[in-house]
Amino acid sequence: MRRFFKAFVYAWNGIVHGVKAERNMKMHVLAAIVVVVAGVLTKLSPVEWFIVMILIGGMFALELMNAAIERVVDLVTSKRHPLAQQAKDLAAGAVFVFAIFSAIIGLLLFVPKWLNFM
Ligand SMILES: Nc1ncnc2c1ncn2[C@@H]1O[C@H](COP(=O)(O)OP(=O)(O)OP(=O)(O)O)[C@@H](O)[C@H]1O
Repeated sequence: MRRFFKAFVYAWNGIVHGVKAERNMKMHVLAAIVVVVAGVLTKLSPVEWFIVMILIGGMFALELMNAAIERVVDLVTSKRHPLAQQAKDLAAGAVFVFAIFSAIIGLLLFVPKWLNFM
């Protein structure tokens, strides 16, 4: 049981470190706050909130994984290597793909509601 709780502490430390050390994570926190405020003002339905939560959670999780991959690559080599470049660029690409689709889904969720308000 102690090991189980320790795992939570390590995971929490990882999240705190990620938010403190990664500029992109700070941007995601800011974006998440803006989206949640917009969601409250737009009166999203429960299903729409589930979608927003999956997108915000997925974005945070992917960004943390990207930061982890960057650190492992830097640990393995401080020299320039095509595989190091590919590993970092692939991880960054994964974040970018999720961000693009999140933005599209966000627009599809919010814009029709805002147009209805007008
Ligand atoms: N060891 C390396 N060998 C070859 N190319 C690398 C190496 N390290 C980084 N790069 C290239 O430089 C880019 C920037 O790397 P960097 O380590 O600064 O990460 P980053 O994506 O800028 O993340 P952050 O801004 O969070 O530090 C990588 O995406 C990769 O293309």
